[in-house]
Amino acid sequence: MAEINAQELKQKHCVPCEGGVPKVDRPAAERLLKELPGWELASDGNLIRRKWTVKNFVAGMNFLSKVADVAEAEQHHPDIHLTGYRNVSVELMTHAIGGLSENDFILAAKINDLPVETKK
Ligand SMILES: C[C@H](O)[C@H](O)[C@H]1CNC2=NC(N)=NC(=O)C2=N1
Repeated sequence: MAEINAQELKQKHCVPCEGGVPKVDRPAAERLLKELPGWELASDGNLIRRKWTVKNFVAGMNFLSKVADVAEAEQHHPDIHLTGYRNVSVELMTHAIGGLSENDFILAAKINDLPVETKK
C-alpha cells in the first residue's frame, strides 16, 4: 500500500474485515493522508477524521445520507456527527482491529469525491 494515490484508493473497494490484519501504522497513515485533503489523524493514531462546515442543516443531512450510501455499499461504516446545526464530522476506524486499515483510506477517498454544500 506504500505508494498508492488518491485516484487508486478511490477505485478500490473495502474488504470485509473481522480482524487478523495489521493496523496501518502512523508513518503509513501520515503518508496516505497526504493523498486525502482535509483528513487528519487522531492523536492516538487509531482513527482519521474530517470536518466540514456546511451551508445549513439540510445540506449536512444530504451529505451524510450520501456518506451512508457509500458506507453501506462498501460495508465499512464511519462514525458520523452533525452538531450545532451545520458542523459535520466523519470519523473512520476499523473496529475489528481497533485501528486503521486500508478500508478507512478507501472510504475517505470515496467520501472526498461526494458533493457537499459548504458554508459560503
Ligand atoms: C464483515 C464486515 O466487513 C464487518 O462486520 C464490518 C462492518 N462494518 C465495519 N465498519 C467499520 N468501520 N469497522 C469494522 O470493523 C466493520 N466491520
